[in-house]
Amino acid sequence: MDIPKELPIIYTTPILIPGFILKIRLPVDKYANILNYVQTNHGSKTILIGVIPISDFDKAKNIIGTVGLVKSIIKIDSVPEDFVLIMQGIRRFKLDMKIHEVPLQINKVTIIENFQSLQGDKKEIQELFAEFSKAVNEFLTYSRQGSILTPLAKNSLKVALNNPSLYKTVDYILKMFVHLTPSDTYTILRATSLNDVMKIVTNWLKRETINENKYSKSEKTGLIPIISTLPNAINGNGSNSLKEPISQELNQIQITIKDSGMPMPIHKVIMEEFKGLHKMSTSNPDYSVLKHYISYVANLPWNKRTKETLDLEKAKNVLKSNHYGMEKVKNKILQFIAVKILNPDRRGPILCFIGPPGVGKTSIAKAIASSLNRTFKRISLGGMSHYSDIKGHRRTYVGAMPGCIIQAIHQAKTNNPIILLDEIDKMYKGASGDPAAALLEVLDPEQNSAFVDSYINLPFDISQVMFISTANSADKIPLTLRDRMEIIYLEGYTQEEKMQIAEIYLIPKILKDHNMNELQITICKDTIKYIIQKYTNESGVRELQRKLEVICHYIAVDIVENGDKKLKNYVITPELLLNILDSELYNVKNTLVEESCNRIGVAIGMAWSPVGGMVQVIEATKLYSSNEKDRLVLTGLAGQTLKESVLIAQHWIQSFVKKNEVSIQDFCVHVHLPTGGIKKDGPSAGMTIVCALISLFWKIPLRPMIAMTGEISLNGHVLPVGGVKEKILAAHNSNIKTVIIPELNMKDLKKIPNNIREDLNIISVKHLEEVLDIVIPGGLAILKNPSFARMEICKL
Ligand SMILES: Nc1ncnc2c1ncn2[C@@H]1O[C@H](COP(=O)(O)OP(=O)(O)OP(=O)(O)O)[C@@H](O)[C@H]1O
Repeated sequence: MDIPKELPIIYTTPILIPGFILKIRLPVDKYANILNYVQTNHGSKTILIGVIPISDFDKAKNIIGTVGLVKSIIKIDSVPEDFVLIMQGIRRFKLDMKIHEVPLQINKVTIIENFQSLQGDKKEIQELFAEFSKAVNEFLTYSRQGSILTPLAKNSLKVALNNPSLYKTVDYILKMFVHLTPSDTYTILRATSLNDVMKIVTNWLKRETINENKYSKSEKTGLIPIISTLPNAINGNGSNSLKEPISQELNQIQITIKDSGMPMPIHKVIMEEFKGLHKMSTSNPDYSVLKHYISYVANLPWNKRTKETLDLEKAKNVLKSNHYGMEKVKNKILQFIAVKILNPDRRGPILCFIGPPGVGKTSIAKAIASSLNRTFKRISLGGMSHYSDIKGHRRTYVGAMPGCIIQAIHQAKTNNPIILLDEIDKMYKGASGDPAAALLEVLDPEQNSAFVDSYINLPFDISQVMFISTANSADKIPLTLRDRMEIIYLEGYTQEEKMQIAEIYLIPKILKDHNMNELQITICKDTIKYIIQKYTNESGVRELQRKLEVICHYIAVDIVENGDKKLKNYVITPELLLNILDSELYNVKNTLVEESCNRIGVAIGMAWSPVGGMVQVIEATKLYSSNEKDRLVLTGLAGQTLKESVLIAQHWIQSFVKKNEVSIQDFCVHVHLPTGGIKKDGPSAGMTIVCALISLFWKIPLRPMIAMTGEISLNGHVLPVGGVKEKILAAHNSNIKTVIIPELNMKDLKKIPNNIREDLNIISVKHLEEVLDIVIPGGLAILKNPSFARMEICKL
């Protein structure tokens, strides 16, 4: 906006600030000419008036003001002696020579340029800004308890703190500090450099923090005064002096409180407790409880923060040197760092790693902490069933303790650690409240800047903590919690990946842990492969790691006994393994699969569980029983969905039989899923059940070494299922040659390494008839042949 060099001038008590709208009430008799001027020009042109706040009775000294744009004029009938101008502050100006006083005072004015930046050398600027930031931070923390700043102003202050360039204009600062006293505002209006403004605002913040403290002190009588006067007060020199001399123990607590950096209101509460403790007899049973409480609170890291390293290159290297693969997680962290560099104020996502055991969920979280140079704390949520496990117990309970979040922060000794919420899917709702509900509060960015633990019973800011959670299965995480987190699925490793992990990461780490080196032990590739195939049955690498450790333990005894630590190189071959490890463990699965070949009523399925993929044999047999309840028997710890799959399979077979007009013989069936001690559920066994039943009814063994997975519908359509990668890896491990999967799962094949895909014959299907055509020797035509005399079927 063009501002003329000459302006009508008014002197007012309220201070108009650039960027703000102000109502100025003026007496008609004194400002009749202004009223006339505004009324005449209102609506026809832009009316600008120089508004000078009166800070001194001597008008000549009042020379700085703000150019005001008249927005409207109000005359109130009930108060005819006054009128109101609504004005918007535009720019600061300095009053120059008076041109005339009648009918209006018109002066020449010089517009004051907005301050562009702080002045002085780098060190001076840094110090100024550091002092300012400290004052703002203290004020912000304090003002949470009933600030004189509006939430909007507080927010701007936070943003501005992290973005010094925003201080380019004095207008901006003035906009934020609308609650300055008139004299403060006027001082700022007259400042000649941004440095002055910052100094004034810094002092104002400090003063205001103290003032508010005094204000609440007068409300609550008997409180100990502010920190600086505390020692005097306690030692009997101050106005609130305690009569008794202070013991050394209490003196130490008092020092801890003083150094704790806790916000003022909390400090006051704790000092009140401290005063109570001081008065209490040490033989009082409550004495040690209260003393523990006060020390605990005083030792919390109220303002202790670890300096975070935001360095993309370093983070890349740390993550790479700790873990193989896991690209999704690594990229997420690099993105987080990049975003933080651009906007330090922005909070990162709450990550949740979901995957089978031993795939590196916990250890990658640790690596993330070291890549960011943050302290790492792990909370195991498995088995937690109380609200108070997370939020703590009220101090009134015997043996009360803070919840696990505050405990972790207390141990971390910093208020911005990375906290790993391990096994978030293993909490359950107990009789005394749902821990998931408490976690909701912890993970809610709106609430966690004032998290109240029941034991501490004071707000603690956990908004700087970075939470990462892990789970084996997404289904068990309550939806509301899941909604707060960004989920990253970690899949199981292939044999080749496991070998790489063992060679590059596990073996060097284990050797280092045992103070050995690669010259002493050589574990051949074949040996690693042998361990993976014969001694482990897992998606992750934990069991593999344990077996490798056992090898080291074995060699350690030899080294110590023979004292030839440096001389010998132990070469571990597969043959040697039989001496070191127990007999091979995992032949059972292959035996089951191999035995299922050429048996009537048996089909091989592929299943998924939170611990990974596996091959699941399904057996069906005829029951010669006249008892109605034996019409369908299902065993093997099958869940509801699995039971329904069996019914769907039966019904589809019945309609298939009817459609093809083949004869039916009535009998009952028993379907069993071996490894009966493990619970099984889910719809993906539908296809396998149909094949097992068809094999039973038609008395034809299925083609050997074919494994399958797929949900079925009543009209025989094959529907997609989950966990395809894990299932196929498990099938491959069990020497399966052909795998049948739903066509809609073909997209999952890109996750499977080429060598495995090449090893297997992977067939996609859309309908059960296609499946039967593959698994039945002779194909579907055999089943549809009405003269196929051996056919029998269960009457439903
Ligand atoms: N990709 C990988 N690269 C290197 N080491 C790995 C990798 N994945 C797992 N490990 C190692 O395997 C071991 C087990 O990993 P970790 O404890 O992190 O598994 P987890 O997924 O958290 O398991 P759980 O679900 O049982 O808690 C660790 O020693 C870890 O270093």
